[in-house]
Amino acid sequence: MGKTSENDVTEDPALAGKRAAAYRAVDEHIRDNQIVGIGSGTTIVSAVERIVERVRAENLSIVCIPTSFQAKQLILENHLPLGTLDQYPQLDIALDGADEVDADLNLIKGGGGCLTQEKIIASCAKEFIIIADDRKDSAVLGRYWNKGIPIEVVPMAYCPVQLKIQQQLGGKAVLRMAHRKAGPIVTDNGNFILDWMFSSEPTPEWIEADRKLHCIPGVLETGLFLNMAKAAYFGTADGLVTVRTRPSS
Ligand SMILES: O=C[C@H](O)[C@H](O)[C@H](O)COP(=O)(O)O
Repeated sequence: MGKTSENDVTEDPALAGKRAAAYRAVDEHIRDNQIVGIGSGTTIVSAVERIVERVRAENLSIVCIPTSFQAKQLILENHLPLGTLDQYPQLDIALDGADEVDADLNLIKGGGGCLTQEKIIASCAKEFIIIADDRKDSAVLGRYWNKGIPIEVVPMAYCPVQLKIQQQLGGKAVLRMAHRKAGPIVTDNGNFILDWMFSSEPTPEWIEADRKLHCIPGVLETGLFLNMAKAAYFGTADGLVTVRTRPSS
């Protein structure tokens, strides 16, 4: 069997849409001398691909700050300058994927187990820009992404956190298990992930739900990225891109 790559179109039918969105966002937002946050997941791979092309073609001088182990590897493998928040606590822009984006550009993130470092990096950036295929463009969170809200928890607290989420917010909080390991997945920060399968009727009031989740001891961060994104780029399989900006931005 031939070797397959993560960016092989036969492996990912949404790749064309992801790539179109990523390329357009990079072309419209990446400039010389920027400090750039590099998100995690499959879509960001296309963004890095385009950044590399532009850095070479235009001799751009940028520094990339990773949001995960994967992002750091991408930066290093592509010989882009790597930086840290210690050196650059303020970023010009953060580019990242999302699992779902609602009409107000609120996001669900963390489907791939990365969310805390992503949220920190996004919070340090002047502009937080989302790239995704158009399946993720949703009126209401939860219509497309039906695997719950990812929540990063300190391992020793996962059972009480599960219980408290269910008591205080309803639904079910499920410990995310690893595919090729006996046991739970472990985040880049050494924690577990609970996927909160919220009751969708009525849809939760997200700001209040996020506030309650953050008040539970043992919760490190949630995959609800509310009022953070400035714009979202959605690509179709035909390579068309729709751009949505947050009404207030
Ligand atoms: O945990 C993963 C991150 O939040 C990703 O940015 C998110 O899951 C979107 O990933 P993808 O670009 O692979 O759809």
